[in-house]
Amino acid sequence: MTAPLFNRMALIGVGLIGSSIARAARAQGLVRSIVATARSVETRARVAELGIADRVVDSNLAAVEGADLVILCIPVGQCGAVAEEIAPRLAPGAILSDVGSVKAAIVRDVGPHVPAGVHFVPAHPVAGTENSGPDAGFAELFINRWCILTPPEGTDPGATDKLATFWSALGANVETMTPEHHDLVLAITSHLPHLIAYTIVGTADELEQVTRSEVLKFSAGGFRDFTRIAASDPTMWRDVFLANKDAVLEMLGTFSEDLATLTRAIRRGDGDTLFELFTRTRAIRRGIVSIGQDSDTPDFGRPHEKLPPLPRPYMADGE
Ligand SMILES: NC(=O)C1=CN([C@@H]2O[C@H](COP(=O)(O)OP(=O)(O)OC[C@H]3O[C@@H](n4cnc5c(N)ncnc54)[C@H](O)[C@@H]3O)[C@@H](O)[C@H]2O)C=CC1
Ligand SMILES: O=C(O)C(=O)Cc1ccc(O)cc1
Repeated sequence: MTAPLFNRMALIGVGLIGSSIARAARAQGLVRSIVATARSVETRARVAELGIADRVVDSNLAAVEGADLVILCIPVGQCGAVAEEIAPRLAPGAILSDVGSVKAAIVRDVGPHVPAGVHFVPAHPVAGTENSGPDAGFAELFINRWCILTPPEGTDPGATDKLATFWSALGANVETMTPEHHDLVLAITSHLPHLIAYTIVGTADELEQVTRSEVLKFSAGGFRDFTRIAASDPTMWRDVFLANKDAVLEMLGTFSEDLATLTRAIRRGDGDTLFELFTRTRAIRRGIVSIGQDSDTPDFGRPHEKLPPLPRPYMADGE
């Protein structure tokens, strides 16, 4: 039997992502023990009841003591302050990571607080749902999804490799890139789609000629998909847009120009322009489906998917 990859994993925040990591790491025997923090009495009680951590505490500082893997699973806007809070107790040699949907702001806000001898390897599992909290998580969440690592220049490659092994064992495909490139890619593939969903659902809600009950009653297909995304956590997404301001504004500029072109085509009755675009976008969707990234509803629980056999033999430090 292989030894766990890490002795003690501390999860700061145990919502959708933190609880999914806990469940999957447990199922795979990747960590010897799990300490989780939750701020409210209710969440601590619920996490204890779910049995997804060995210990649930209210202090981030106490949680990281003796941990060789610490993962911040909290909104992006909280990461800097929490890094400052836990820094004095981070163990030498530990890996400090996160799961934030934005990366340059995390490097900027967390980086300065990381003590010498602690390896800071930011990460973003590109997997999730519109749900929040410890009950929303599931062990299969990361299977066949990407996890992007954005190690700052000078990071120990051994630490990056070890975290990559961890995410692979959770079922993810791991890729490494700069934080800035990550933020640009995610601005168009994830952040802008969420902004559009929030906008369209808000617009429908404010219509005067069409009642809210009609919107709900006739929300087949397209609109219904937007309502799922627009139900995503307000705190998390407020932080994403504030933290990835520049990349989102850049993509929004291009998007607005393209929307203006379509508006003009509709006004002028220019069917060719519409048809050409819709043909191109259909091919893009079919390309995504053919490479297996076609799960329309990520909250499906994926009962048919199993955690992968462990990718390669691994040993905890010093074993
Ligand atoms: N929801 C999603 O689909 C995805 C989210 N992410 C990222 O994961 C992170 C966490 O998101 P979720 O798990 O969805 O959120 P969540 O709302 O389910 O869980 C976050 C937890 O962090 C706790 N928390 C907040 N501030 C804290 C603090 N200062 N100290 C300790 N705990 C604190 C909250 O009480 C909550 O229980 C975010 O940075 C988000 O950008 C990444 C991929 C997908
Ligand atoms: O629920 C959805 O459709 C998502 O897009 C989930 C998601 C949300 C945020 C991320 O950073 C990554 C994935």
